[in-house]
Amino acid sequence: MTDQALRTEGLTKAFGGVVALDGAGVAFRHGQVNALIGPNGSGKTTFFNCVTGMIRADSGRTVYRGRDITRATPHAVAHAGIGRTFQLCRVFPRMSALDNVLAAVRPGGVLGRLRGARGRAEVDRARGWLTRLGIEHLVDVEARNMSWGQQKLLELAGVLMSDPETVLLDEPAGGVNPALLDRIGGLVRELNAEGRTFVIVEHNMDLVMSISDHIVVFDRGRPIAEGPPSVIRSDERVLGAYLGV
Ligand SMILES: Nc1ncnc2c1ncn2[C@@H]1O[C@H](COP(=O)(O)OP(=O)(O)OP(=O)(O)O)[C@@H](O)[C@H]1O
Repeated sequence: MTDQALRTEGLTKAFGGVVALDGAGVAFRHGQVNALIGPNGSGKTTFFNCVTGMIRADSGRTVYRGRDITRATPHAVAHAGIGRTFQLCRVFPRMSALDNVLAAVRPGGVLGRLRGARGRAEVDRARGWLTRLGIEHLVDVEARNMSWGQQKLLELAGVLMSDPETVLLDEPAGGVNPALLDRIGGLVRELNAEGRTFVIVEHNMDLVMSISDHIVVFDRGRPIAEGPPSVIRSDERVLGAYLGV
């Protein structure tokens, strides 16, 4: 039995009249690949935004590894061990892959001084992640000249520089070609085997079903089902709400 990594209780967030999260209570276990799925607009990204302190929930609680992070800033959430990527991936388009990865750990440096300000060990670590993610050949290429999938891998390399214990991925497969998709799936499983917990928001059901240990299904701002892929595949509420059958 693995222990709890991330838990929310009664998380609620409305934007004007739109209730994005409606008392969402979710628990993700440490050491697992978790997926959060659901129809468009069901509150998945808002959930990530609340959990990571990017927006403040109207009510409810978020607990990470036993610690209340409900009101923590994004910086404090990252410091607590949670890293995240974004649906519309966030990289600096005019910076090289290496500088992007370095900037992810210490943002704010002037581009020209960036590399000079870093220790050799940090540069080696950045190169190491680029290699691990299979984009070392792009080390000096500006992000804007990379494919969408390569930019996603670059963003992930930046997130991994902080050595997060838990990684939230927002649509890692969105717009990515099938070859890179396989690599992303394989990487998630590898990084998980090394001890990292994942929570993945994803619409690509083949990927979700092949890499997840546990799936939570959202509908209208709250979970309607959860379980392993074998259970979720045949859950009637899921088929009705999400798969439209
Ligand atoms: N900043 C915002 N201002 C107003 N409404 C918002 C805002 N962010 C999200 N919403 C609304 O909240 C609801 C949930 O959106 P959210 O992006 O969390 O859903 P999602 O499940 O991530 O959707 P998708 O799968 O399409 O990314 C939607 O109705 C959306 O329009």
